[in-house]
Amino acid sequence: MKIGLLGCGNVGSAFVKILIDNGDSIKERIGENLEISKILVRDLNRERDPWINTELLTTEAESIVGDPEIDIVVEVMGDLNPSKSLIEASLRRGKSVVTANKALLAEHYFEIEELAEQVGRDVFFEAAVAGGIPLIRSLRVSLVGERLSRVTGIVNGTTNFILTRMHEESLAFEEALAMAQRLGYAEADPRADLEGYDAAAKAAILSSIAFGMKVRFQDVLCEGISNLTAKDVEFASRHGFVIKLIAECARVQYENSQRLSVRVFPALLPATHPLSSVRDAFNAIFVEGEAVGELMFYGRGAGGLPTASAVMGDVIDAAQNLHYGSTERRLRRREVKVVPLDALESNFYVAIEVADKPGVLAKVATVFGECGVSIASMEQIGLGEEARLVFLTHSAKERSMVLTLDALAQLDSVRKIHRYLRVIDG
Ligand SMILES: NC(=O)C1=CN([C@@H]2O[C@H](COP(=O)(O)OP(=O)(O)OC[C@H]3O[C@@H](n4cnc5c(N)ncnc54)[C@H](O)[C@@H]3O)[C@@H](O)[C@H]2O)C=CC1
Ligand SMILES: N[C@@H](CC=O)C(=O)O
Ligand code: NA
Repeated sequence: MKIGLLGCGNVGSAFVKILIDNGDSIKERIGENLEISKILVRDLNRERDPWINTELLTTEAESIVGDPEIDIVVEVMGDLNPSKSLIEASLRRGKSVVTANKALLAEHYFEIEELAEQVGRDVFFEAAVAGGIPLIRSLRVSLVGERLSRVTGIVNGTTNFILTRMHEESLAFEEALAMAQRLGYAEADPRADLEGYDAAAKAAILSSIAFGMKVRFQDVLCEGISNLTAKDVEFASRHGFVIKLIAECARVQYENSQRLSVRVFPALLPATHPLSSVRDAFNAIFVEGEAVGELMFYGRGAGGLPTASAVMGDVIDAAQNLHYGSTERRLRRREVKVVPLDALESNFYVAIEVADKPGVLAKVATVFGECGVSIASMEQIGLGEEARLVFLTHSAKERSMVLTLDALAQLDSVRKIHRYLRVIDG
């Protein structure tokens, strides 16, 4: 089987390495020789890893998607374009496709899947969610008979790496990000990681598969970690919490109907919570089903080799399907109905800065009460003329929390409202 590789960055180069190292044993196990025949790059003269055969490099995409000898196209370039058009062109020319491109899939998966079905070829994407963790296939195949209620966890390695370093070494945000970039975890544009877009794309893909619905990137409520400060992290640590970027996909009862809640947000978790011990670029995902109960998937969610391992599994699957003239089973999906954020409930962490004067705390507490938000605890830290107040609340509606912050902003004594965070129980 001949493979055309689109992109030779972290994941592409690691894929070549795995094939060089494991090619013989793969052949022994599947009875098929896998061979990379061309590699699409942007720059022929860029320095490559020593195992890359530079004679395979080309800058002409057409020489891969138009090559009738190539059976499987592996897309590991990222971006929507030209990845989308090259994937579609490959399918139309009878090739199966393996991609790690979650940003693309979260926007265009359903049309790409439809095309694959029309032409009788596969599109596999195990690497797109939680890197090397075999999660997509578990949901698609092993758990397809389950009625799942919730899929939740940590699905972005870069932000988890940054948060781990901020908590454990008090490393500055920028320094931790630079390390994550050096280690090959971050997206080409790291804002995708920091603003939660990467996790949101993964949440859309996961919930589409887990719940049999068409969930797209724009259906996901998304908040990232770029506004988090060292003070938030310090408060969390001192009170026995860890801050994590959580992706949560759940069935929710809303006005007599079942809806989906799909969101990504930074949250304070008790240090004893199982997700709190997920460090660095590791990911962990809990899946809850009616019959199977609770499952936990844990492993390396980012990095060249773990991600390329998932790509390799998909390539082998695609190769075997081509060999036997079969394709992956197709799953039907309904349009999604998402629950409005306002209706969801949570405990909250709220940090504000106020004038340090008599009566201010009483006014602030009154606002919380009038908006229906009950305060569980409060800490005041003096800052000269001003003070930082940090509240932990009991469970309240998101809508009530927004009303509280709006009303607080009207008070003369309130200098600054930091973003609020959700708090997840143990
Ligand atoms: N790095 C990771 O841990 C993971 C990455 N992914 C996904 O895998 C894909 C690749 O990621 P990385 O290898 O980390 O990125 P990367 O930036 O290291 O590599 C991408 C390569 O593709 C090349 N490229 C981009 N557009 C091109 C074009 N039009 N023509 C020719 N070459 C082009 C770039 O020059 C670069 O060398 C992305 O979709 C990413 O989201 C998925 C899971 C984990
Ligand atoms: N940038 C992503 C890479 C894997 O999907 C991450 O950090 O998780
Ligand atoms: Na995976």
